[in-house]
Amino acid sequence: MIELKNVTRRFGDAVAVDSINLTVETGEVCVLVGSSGCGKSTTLRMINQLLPHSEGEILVDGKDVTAMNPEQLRLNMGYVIQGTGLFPHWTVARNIAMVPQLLKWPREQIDERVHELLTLLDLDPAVHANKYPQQLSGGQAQRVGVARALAANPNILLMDEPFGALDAITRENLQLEMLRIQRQLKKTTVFVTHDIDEALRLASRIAVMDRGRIIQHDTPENILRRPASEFVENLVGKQDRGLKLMSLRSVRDLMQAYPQPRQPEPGADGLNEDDSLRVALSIMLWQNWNHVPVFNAEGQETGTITRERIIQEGA
Ligand SMILES: Nc1ncnc2c1ncn2[C@@H]1O[C@H](COP(=O)(O)OP(=O)(O)OP(=O)(O)O)[C@@H](O)[C@H]1O
Repeated sequence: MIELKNVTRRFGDAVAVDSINLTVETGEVCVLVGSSGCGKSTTLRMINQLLPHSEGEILVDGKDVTAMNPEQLRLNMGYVIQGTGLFPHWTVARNIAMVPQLLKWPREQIDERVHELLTLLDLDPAVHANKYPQQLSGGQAQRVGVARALAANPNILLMDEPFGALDAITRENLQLEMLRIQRQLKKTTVFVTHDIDEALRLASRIAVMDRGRIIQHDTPENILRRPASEFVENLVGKQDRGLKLMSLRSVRDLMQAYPQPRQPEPGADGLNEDDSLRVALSIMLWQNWNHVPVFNAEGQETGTITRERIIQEGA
């Protein structure tokens, strides 16, 4: 658990972070969102003490970070930044192995870990381990950045606009990848972005910041349904709030499930249980379907869903 209590950071006379209180529970993803210069990165960098705070208290699992050895503190906190920060003259494998090597893990254990992490991040070790960062695409390099941050199995992950420089499709793929990995690893994560859709997709809870203060800290659903101020309302967008709420829920929530999964007709069209209601509605409108079969990850037909129900209950 990470706790910030009345934390302030000044640069000269300017207050970058203004007496904020924030608790990030173990295993949750807290997304800091807000416009440029509102203090998101400063907040993140105070947690791993790359920047000392001017006032207040920062506790990690109940311990004051200022009382901890900064190297030890950072070894327990993976840190991912935009543009990856990979060493250009080191191979992918060596980049990922950096922290385990500092910790003097045995060679064999390091090799195993590099292999495991590349596989987890959907990069074939045989293809990518010996490449240099400039031989990777932006998305692949960012995956390596995440693998490196996870290498020594830290409890905490700090991510500063990690997908900010990627094109929309690669960005969405990496967000989905992150959700999958997070379901497996359940790291306590603080994630900075200025993209509200990214925040809504990834967060357990979102902290909306404005001019150094946290103005709302709540679940994506509550941020959408009950924005605390006009600033938050404008940030989430008034026009497409209904569709954004539909993005938070999956077909599984509103499908009519069969008592037993069935083998589908060969070539049958339909939706997946994990598709968001927004995607489901879009496909159904496009295909002019009123109801369709739903499939699970194994390809079995597990129920049906109707367009009517999505429209009535989706948001
Ligand atoms: N090293 C520094 N020296 C002086 N001022 C700084 C320094 N770092 C940040 N600031 C100021 O602190 C404020 C908050 O900056 P911060 O980088 O935390 O914002 P941010 O929300 O992460 O913005 P962005 O999304 O643009 O990265 C800004 O006004 C910035 O100019």
